[in-house]
Amino acid sequence: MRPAPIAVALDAPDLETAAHWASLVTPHVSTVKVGLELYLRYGPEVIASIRGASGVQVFLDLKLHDIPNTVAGAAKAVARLRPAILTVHAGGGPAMISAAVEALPATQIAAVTVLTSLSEADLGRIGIAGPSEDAVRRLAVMAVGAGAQALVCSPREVATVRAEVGPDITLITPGVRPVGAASQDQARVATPEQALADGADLLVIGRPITGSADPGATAAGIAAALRRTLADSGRAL
Ligand SMILES: O=c1ccn([C@@H]2O[C@H](COP(=O)(O)O)[C@@H](O)[C@H]2O)c(=O)[nH]1
Repeated sequence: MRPAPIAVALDAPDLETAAHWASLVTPHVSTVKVGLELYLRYGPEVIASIRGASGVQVFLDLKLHDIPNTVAGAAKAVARLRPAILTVHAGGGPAMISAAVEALPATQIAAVTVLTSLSEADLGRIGIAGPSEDAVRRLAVMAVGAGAQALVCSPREVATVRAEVGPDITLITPGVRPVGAASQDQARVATPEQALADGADLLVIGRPITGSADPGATAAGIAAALRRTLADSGRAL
């Protein structure tokens, strides 16, 4: 059975915990995600440790956001880590996104549109014209035009983005919460089943899995629910 299109966010305080989570979930999921917490604590070598503990593809979520020359240099600096996916902020603009894409040809560059933790009110406070769906759509179109092969958006906007960018762009959705799970600091959320049905290719799920009593069983349960969703719509993993 193929693993489910889930990237488990390994936002752990230490490498042992992250590697343990990775070993529990990777029979069931396609991807593990290393973000700022682990990367800044342990440096680039954390990628090899996690890859060794998991054997699945590694998503490096550094959300680069700087001038094009600096982002190109940073992207080249992580090339030896061979991440399957690397994030940059779409808000860095088209030249910055193109610089990352050119610097790292063997990695999918995913442009983060509007962070899933931002509410409609937050968007106004930081001066982004909303509603969030419009802002996400604008940033998505710009990022794809600049060469991004993947986009990060919330599951609330994924259907709109899919309609806008077509089938060939990988759509990645954090802000995923199974029924009954707390939103925590996420503002724009939906269930895994809804995200997949609306067109997401890869669901980022962290605390609902890693904070559960049995991360392996929780990941397996969400993977089974996604398989049912796909079967109901005549698709398969
Ligand atoms: O817009 C974004 C972009 C990235 N993230 C990252 O996804 C995970 C979500 O973790 P949960 O525990 O499931 O909330 C986390 O690593 C974020 O850095 C995001 O949430 N939103």
